[in-house]
Amino acid sequence: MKLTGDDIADADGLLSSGRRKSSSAVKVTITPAQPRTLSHLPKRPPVDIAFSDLTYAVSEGRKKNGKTILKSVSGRLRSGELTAIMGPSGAGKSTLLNILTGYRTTGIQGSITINGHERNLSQFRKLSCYIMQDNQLHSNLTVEEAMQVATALKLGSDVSKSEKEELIQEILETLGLAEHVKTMTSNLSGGQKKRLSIALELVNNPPIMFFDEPTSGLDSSSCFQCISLLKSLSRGGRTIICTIHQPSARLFEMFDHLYTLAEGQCVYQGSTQQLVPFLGKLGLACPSYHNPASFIIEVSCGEYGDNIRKLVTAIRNGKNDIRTGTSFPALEALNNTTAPSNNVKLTNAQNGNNIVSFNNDANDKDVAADKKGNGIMLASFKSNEKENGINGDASQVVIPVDLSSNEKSDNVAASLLDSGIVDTKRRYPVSEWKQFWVVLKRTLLFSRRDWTLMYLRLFAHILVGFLIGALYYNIGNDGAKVLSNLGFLFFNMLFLMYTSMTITILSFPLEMPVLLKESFNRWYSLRSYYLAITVSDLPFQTIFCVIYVTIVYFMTSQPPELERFAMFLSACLLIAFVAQSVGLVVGAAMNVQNGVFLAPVMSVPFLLFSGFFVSFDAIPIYLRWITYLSYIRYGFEGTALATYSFARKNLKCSQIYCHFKDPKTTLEELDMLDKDFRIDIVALVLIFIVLRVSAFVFLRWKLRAAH
Ligand SMILES: Nc1ncnc2c1ncn2[C@@H]1O[C@H](COP(=O)(O)OP(=O)(O)OP(=O)(O)O)[C@@H](O)[C@H]1O
Repeated sequence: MKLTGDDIADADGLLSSGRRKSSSAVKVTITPAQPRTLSHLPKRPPVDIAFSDLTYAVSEGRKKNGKTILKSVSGRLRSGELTAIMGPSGAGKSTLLNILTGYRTTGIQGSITINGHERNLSQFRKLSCYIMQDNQLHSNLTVEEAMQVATALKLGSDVSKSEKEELIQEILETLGLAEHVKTMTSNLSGGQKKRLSIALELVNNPPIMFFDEPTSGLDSSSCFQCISLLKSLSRGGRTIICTIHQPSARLFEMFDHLYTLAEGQCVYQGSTQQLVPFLGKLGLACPSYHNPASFIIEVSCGEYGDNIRKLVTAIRNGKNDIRTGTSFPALEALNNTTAPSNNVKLTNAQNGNNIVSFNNDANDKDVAADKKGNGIMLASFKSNEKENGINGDASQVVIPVDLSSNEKSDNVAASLLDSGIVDTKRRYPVSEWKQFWVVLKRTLLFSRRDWTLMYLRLFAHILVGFLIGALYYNIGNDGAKVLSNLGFLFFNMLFLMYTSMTITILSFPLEMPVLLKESFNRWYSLRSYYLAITVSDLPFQTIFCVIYVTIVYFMTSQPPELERFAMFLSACLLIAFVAQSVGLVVGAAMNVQNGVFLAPVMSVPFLLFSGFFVSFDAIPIYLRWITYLSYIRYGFEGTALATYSFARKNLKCSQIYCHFKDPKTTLEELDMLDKDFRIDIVALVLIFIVLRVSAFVFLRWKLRAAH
């Protein structure tokens, strides 16, 4: 990977002005390289997150709120820092991360603030991204295609195509993926997949990035590269937060800030360097040559006695670091700024960026502003060292202010909007129509490359078509073989139903994790996605169905009339679409294992009440309602009417006596004499619509439940 620690840090233009590198910065140099400029990344504000008294409980058994997972935890996570959330297994790391990302939103007490203002989840989601443990990449795309989709969805139309291409190039080069542009994502190594996941989210330059176990499944060298990359991202002014299981000493040193949980409580928060002295002060001396990360985990697990309460109390009393507690005078002073006062000392205004750098002493309450009096103000200040008990650990904060109005900016989102950085009116960077189009093109590309979905399916339709054609060869116009012909009509329904349904049940749930990630990270709306996948498979389903029906219709010698063929085909097509919709409902509501078993089982009543096994008048009245729900009934009836109704002439008779020589006799036997073909078509269309809407509702429910 060609990457220097400052690659992204210095150059991405994110927070280029007024930022001071932390004095404790670890300079990461993997291979020497010229600092490069990610000139095409959109400008974003740096963001600090603070949370106070967060409590999260879940119900256990019949007890509501029976288990408290997080117990009044507080903390502050800063821009420009790489923060690790650590703790023993079950300590609540993932729970905290899910709450901070906004992935979990219910059952939470306490407050979360962004740059000192209450978090507006909708705005926050536009500023942040969550990179989950399993990467969740589409396997049938190349690295380049995946990046093109990300830029098309995440960058507005104000960014030209060539700028997008340059941005992709820049990001891939910086992240060491430039040599793999044509590689399928499924063929990337674990570390490369992780880097691609980051590259995809980096496209719109989110100032806050959350990572769940970014190093899981990686070897030590890839772990180092991965954390180096996160470090570089943080050096660019981003707030980088990740959960991590016991990193090696080498990795641990690379983190700026550590937040440690034990039994749902915070046992340490502060700089990584201060961990050992802090523990030492409490009589917990880290043995020589011992990894501090392992030591704090061992302490949290109770290996050195019951120290959790002692640690929690020490942290709450604020002995370790400026971040302890919710009150930090310098920061409070700045957050409460109302207007520039007389004692403003403007030290370094950079009006081009609306960014100001200044030194701030908390007691003096210095405030700075850009000369235009608007936009985001970026401050680099030195904390009051004596008051906060630390030495020379300067920090950086961003304070959104609208100094022109002489009023305190009480909503970070409003300020971001004022500065033109976040457009609060628009939920997504591109229109839903554009989202639909991009997702549709992507889905069509997958389909073309998916062997099972395309070629096997095509092959199955042709093979079964010829097999059925041979089995029922030339029976369609023979009065002696009407019962066999009805068997043929019913088999058509069965074949079209199962092939369309099972392929969707098998493939759709596999899309769910990607959908979950992309919709959470605001790539597109569920509506656009759903419409795209709904539309994308219809052409293929239509082609397969037309091929199959054409083969069997003519091989079995059904009436050679265009109208009848069209009617027959339309009933078959609708059955395939409806069955595919059943597959979508099942796929949206359950996983593959359950779906593969339950969908065929649930279809049995519809098959039984289709009118093939028992004619309608023979079905007991109290069960007859099922026939109205049976889409197979409408399909079977439709094809039977297309074949035997509409004044069809008498069939030929290959034997001495043919009971079903007159087509009316067949319809009478099936209790279909007075049935209307149009009603069957309308019923199938209605069922199709209801099922598609239901699948959408299930999906929305599932996404909400997952969040
Ligand atoms: N919905 C839930 N119902 C019941 N218990 C839950 C629920 N979610 C989490 N927990 C419990 O809360 C505790 C913390 O879970 P969490 O996944 O946050 O831990 P973790 O620190 O991330 O653990 P690990 O490192 O093993 O992933 C665990 O004991 C877990 O069993």
